[in-house]
Amino acid sequence: MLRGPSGSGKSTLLAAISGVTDIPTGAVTVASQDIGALPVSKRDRFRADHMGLIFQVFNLVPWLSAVDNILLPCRFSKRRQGRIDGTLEDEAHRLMSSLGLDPKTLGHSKASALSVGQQQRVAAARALIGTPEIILADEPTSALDPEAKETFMHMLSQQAQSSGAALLMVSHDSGLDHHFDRVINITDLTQPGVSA
Ligand SMILES: Nc1ncnc2c1ncn2[C@@H]1O[C@H](COP(=O)(O)OP(=O)(O)OP(=O)(O)O)[C@@H](O)[C@H]1O
Repeated sequence: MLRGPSGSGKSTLLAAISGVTDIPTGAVTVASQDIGALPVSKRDRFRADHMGLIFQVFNLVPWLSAVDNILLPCRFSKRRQGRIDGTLEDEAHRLMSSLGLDPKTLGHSKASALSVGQQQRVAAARALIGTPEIILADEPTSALDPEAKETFMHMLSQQAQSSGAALLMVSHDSGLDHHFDRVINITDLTQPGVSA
């Protein structure tokens, strides 16, 4: 869990880790790969292969169904597609069920017809599909009520754990600390001699 005051650079750090933002100095290494050393197209491929992303808003393609949204990473990454046993649709359904969504009633619903809580769970399933090594989540619970937050975090952390993914999440909410092995304040990272 990554914490820090507003404007302290948390989202920017996630963008640097995912390779969306270039950093002028230093290096970001993810799964033994120096992200900055890759040309942009290879960086996009690396992100699709190894990272699942969940954002606060604008998570889903509104006109696609829940299942088609979940399967998007498999279109961009043969590696993630290849890590799925059985059919892609079955795996999307399995993830929906384990995140508390009924695939029979909601699988074909357009993303825009789902509630915010349902959309966040579809976004989590999309991040998890094909077992990427790292899940990056930027304030994914900010639009949820306290009970929905707790349920969402419980399911997300359980699924990340069972797929062997590392979960790095930005949140202001100290009530979610117990879901994480480590809580890091970004302001501590800027102190000399501190590493994460
Ligand atoms: N290492 C850095 N050096 C210089 N500027 C930075 C650095 N990191 C972030 N910034 C700038 O600081 C501003 C705020 O950064 P960012 O949005 O990442 O903060 P945040 O902690 O996610 O804020 P919030 O909690 O309000 O979403 C941005 O304009 C960003 O470009």
